[in-house]
Order: sequence, then C-alpha cells, then structure tokens
Amino acid sequence: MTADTITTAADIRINARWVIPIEPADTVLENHAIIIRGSRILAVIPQDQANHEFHAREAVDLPDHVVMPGLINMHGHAAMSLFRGLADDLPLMTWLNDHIWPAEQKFISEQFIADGTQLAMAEMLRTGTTTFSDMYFFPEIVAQAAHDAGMRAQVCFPLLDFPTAWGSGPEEYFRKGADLIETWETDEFIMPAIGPHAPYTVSDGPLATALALSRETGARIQMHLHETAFEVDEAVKTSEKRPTQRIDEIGLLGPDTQCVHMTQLDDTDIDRVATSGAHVVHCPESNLKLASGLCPVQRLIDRGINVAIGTDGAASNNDLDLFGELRSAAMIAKVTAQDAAALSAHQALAMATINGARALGREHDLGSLVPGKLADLIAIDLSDPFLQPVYDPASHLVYSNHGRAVSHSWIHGVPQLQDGKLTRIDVADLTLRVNAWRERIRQSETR
Ligand SMILES: CSC[C@H]1O[C@@H](n2cnc3c(O)ncnc32)[C@H](O)[C@@H]1O
Ligand SMILES: [Zn+2]
Repeated sequence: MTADTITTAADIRINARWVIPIEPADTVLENHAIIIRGSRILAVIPQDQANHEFHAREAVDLPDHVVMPGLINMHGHAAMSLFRGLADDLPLMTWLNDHIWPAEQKFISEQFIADGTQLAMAEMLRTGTTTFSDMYFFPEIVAQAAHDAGMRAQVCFPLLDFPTAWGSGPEEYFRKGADLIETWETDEFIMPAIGPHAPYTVSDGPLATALALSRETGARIQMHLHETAFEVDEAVKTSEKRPTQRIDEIGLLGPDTQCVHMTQLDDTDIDRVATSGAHVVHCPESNLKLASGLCPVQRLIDRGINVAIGTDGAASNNDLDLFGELRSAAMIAKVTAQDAAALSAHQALAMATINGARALGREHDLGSLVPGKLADLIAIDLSDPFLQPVYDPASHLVYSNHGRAVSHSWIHGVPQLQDGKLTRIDVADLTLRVNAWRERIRQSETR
C-alpha cells in the first residue's frame, strides 16, 4: 500500500453542487464534499480531493443543491403554533390582553405544550431550522420534546410578575427555573436560559434575581425589549426612563443577554446595546404583522452589534419559515436604511446562522461549516423551475426561495430530513392531535 492510497474513515460524505459555509464570509464553494464523522464536520473540500482522502460509510449526492449550516431561529414561543390564525390584524397589546392571554389561561397544559412544540418543530425542521430558542410555559416539557426530536434548543423559562399556568409568581418561576438549569446545563442539545417576558411585565426585583442567576449559572437571558412605541412611551411616562436605560441600569444588558425586537431605538439606546455587548434578535414579520415598528438592523450592524433573527410565535407571524423571515428582513433593512445595499444576501444568511450561534455563546461549535464544528447542516434543492436560472445561490436563498425547498438536514450528524420527509416526527399522528386541539379551541371560541 502506498501513502496516497491511505484514506481516512468517515461516516457521511455529502457531495454538493454548492456549499455556503458562512465562514469565511461571502463564500460560495462549488462541487465540494462535506465529510462528517460522528457528530462533527471533518472536512469541507473539493470532491476530487475527497476521493483520495476519505472513505465514508454513506454518500449523499446533492447535484442541484446548496448545503449550508442549519438555521438558528433565535426567538419564538413554539407551542403557540396551536394558536396560529386565532387572532389576526390586531396591535400587540390588544392581541395579548384580549385574545392570547385569555386563550393561554384556558388551554395551556403540559399536553398543549408537548403537542404545540412538536408541531412547531416539524415546521421548523421542514424549513431548515436546526436550532431554536423558546420562551414559553412548561419549559421542562419543551426541553424534553426538543431532546426527543434531536433538535437543539435554547429553552428560556418564563418570568413574569403575575401567576400563569406554570407558576404562582416569581418565587415559583425561579424555583422551577433553577431545576431546569440544573437538569439540562450539561446537555449537548438543550441550553436552559432565563426568559423575563418584557419590561412591562417584570419588576426590578425579579430582574435583579434573573441577573444573579445568570451570573451564577452562565444561563443566558432573553427578553422582549422595545417592541412597540407604546411600550417605550409608557415607560418614559411612568419612570422617566426608556426601557433599555432601565434594563441597563439594573445590569441586565451584557454579552449574555439577547434583546428581542428592538424597534423605536434612539442613539442612546443603540449606544447602550453596543457598549454592553448585548445581542439583538430581529423578528421582522411579527413586527410587521402587529404593526409594532422597525428594527434599524443596518445601523446596529454598523455599530458592531450582533444581530440574530427569529420568527416569534406562529400566532403573530404566522409561520416559522426562517427563509421567509430572511427575505422580509433584507427587504425591510433596505427601505429602513434607504440603501439597497443594506443587509446583503450573505449578511442575511449570517444573521440566521453564525450570528445566532454568537448570541447563544456557541460560535465555537455552531453556525458555520468549519472542520471541528458540529454537523448541523441543511440542503436546499434549487432544481425547481421557479428557482432558475441560478447565477448566485446566496441570492436565491434569500430573495427567491422559501423554506419548502429545504430537502435534507442533519443535526449532530443524524439525518432529520431526507428528500423533504421528517425522519423522527410522525406527521400523521401529530396532525390528528393538532386537529383535536383545533376542535377544542374553536368550540370554546364560539361559546
Ligand atoms: C413568558 S411566556 C411568553 C409570553 O409571551 C407572549 N408573547 C408572544 N409573543 C409576544 C410578543 O411578540 N410580545 C410580547 N409577548 C409575546 C406569549 O403569549 C406568552 O404569554
Ligand atoms: Zn415573542
């Protein structure tokens, strides 16, 4: 045997027409192979070179496809998928006070969360998301459901001043939240985190306790912040402080904090976020649908702020397709900045991958196709006539595609989606359970 016949053993070799590795930035590779061993990426190299260097147990040929890192949906309320289309065409506070909170009071239970979270995961997997962040009731059920499905998830336990189906108030939320952190903190798939709902629902005391818990455990904090002009105006009226100022003065703005929405920002707000190293999670479609406002994404990026992207829940979006979200984000960024060059296709793709990984503190092993990182990746089939001709696959992914073109995904090196079919979720059984919820919810609405 000569030296050049020695090959390295691998588990999966994916032969892709195009690879967008995200790192290095703005790169499109052609006819490359991605080599996976166990849960990690071993190499991303030209297919000719792979023939000489690796021998994989399984080869997957994707001749019309782009392969890229799995998408990271950085904000949502997964089980709210069961409320999709229940209350449309309303502004945030009417939507919450008069429709969503009453519905949550009636229906939230462990089974609602299990079924709704599975519905959301099926949609997210089908459209290219491999990691999601959740902020909802019964986070222990969400964590178990994500783990069972083999999805990665940041699971934020909810924190509010008032009682909900999950607890009687802050004391109980913290007790159950500490259990959640202890149970999952070393898990490879689940990242337990702290979810103070919003400045207008959580007072200073619990926010200070959240900060202490984060410092003690390393758990990240995710909070709705500056979602609407009403939120900012009311805060200024009652406390003479903008919400970002109040949160900053409590000490809560920092590199472990993810601020969701961030519309209505003035220069002082942007300075505070930039100086603190906090992350912003942009949810453009929820902001549009609830007429909440616009996040000045390009200004934030220009100030060096890490901007990730999320869908928010399916009751305010009304889907969990992150590719659709990217298209909206790119369009809004251009008009907001009055600059067609704002948020390029490659920048948008980075928002849904490496920027999400940074917000999670997981950029060392998620968010790009780099040897040594975890094998969380997706393939998008560009053979559809509506996606022809292909000059630039990055352009198509953001401006022409929607998530249904996602054909394959792997998480931790395990196939989750093969030729558009979910491998680990029984969709027929799930549909029966979802329809049963629809009947219960509909009957109660018409009563
Ligand atoms: C603390 S559990 C999450 C809580 O948040 C509600 N919610 C869903 N979407 C939004 C949004 O865009 N802004 C504020 N609150 C939202 C959800 O219904 C739960 O009650
Ligand atoms: Zn939300």
